[in-house]
Amino acid sequence: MPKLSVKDLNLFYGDFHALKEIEMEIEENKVTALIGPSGCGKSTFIRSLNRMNDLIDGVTINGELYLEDQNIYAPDVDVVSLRRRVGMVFQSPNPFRKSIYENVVYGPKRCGVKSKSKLDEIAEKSLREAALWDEVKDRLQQSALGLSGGQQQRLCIARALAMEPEILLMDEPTSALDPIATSRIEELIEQLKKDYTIVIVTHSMQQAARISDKTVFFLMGEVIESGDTQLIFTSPSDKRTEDYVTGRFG
Ligand SMILES: Nc1ncnc2c1ncn2[C@@H]1O[C@H](COP(=O)(O)OP(=O)(O)OP(=O)(O)O)[C@@H](O)[C@H]1O
Repeated sequence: MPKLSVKDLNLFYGDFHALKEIEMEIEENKVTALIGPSGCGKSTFIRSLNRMNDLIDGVTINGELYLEDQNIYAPDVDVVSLRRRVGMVFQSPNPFRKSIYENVVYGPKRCGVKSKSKLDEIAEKSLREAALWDEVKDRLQQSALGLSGGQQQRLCIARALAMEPEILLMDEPTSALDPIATSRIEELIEQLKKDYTIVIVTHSMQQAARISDKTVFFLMGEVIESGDTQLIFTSPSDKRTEDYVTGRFG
């Protein structure tokens, strides 16, 4: 069974039809890259996977989106527990103005974890998983804002992992980072997919080709083509996909 299945999903901002009849299956423990030119709906789509668009005024969504066998747009769904299962990391690192430690344990604390030893355990496990532990273990009580951009982004990944999600959504997680910090995040994504299902929006064709198993090409709110990354990049079946991945687009 796919981890996520999207069936005839449509999204409108007011009258503007931003996502059109999207059909997609996202496999467990794989990295799925969403690519396409600016404004084609990638961010809108990734936000719809944990109902972040619910927070925007004037949005109408119809269709079905299953997380395993649960339609996450069904009326009785608890959005807070959905977002616990489907975590998110944003484009620019956005740690809280708190210590490194407090950033990581923020979510678990809000969910009622009180035991100091349990919180310590969550902090260490999450920072290790985010490949940040060795760099910060001696300064957990220092401000997160003193970290480099790349470290801050790994901290945001640790903060998301602390909630033990099943799926990690990443909207252009390296666009604000230099090449070295970018490659560390890419290596991390490679490791994380053993335990998590990852969906990533990227503007970089090279990044999509390097790190993803599956690629979905969006254009003007539609999915034009999706499949194995290797295939999408070497022998796409749609001319528009070919133009985009070879850089001839627009
Ligand atoms: N809050 C909003 N209200 C109205 N229109 C919006 C809103 N957010 C996005 N849009 C529109 O929806 C379309 C898709 O935007 P979206 O940000 O999803 O595209 P994108 O592919 O992620 O673009 P980029 O690569 O530039 O981030 C665009 O035409 C955008 O202007």
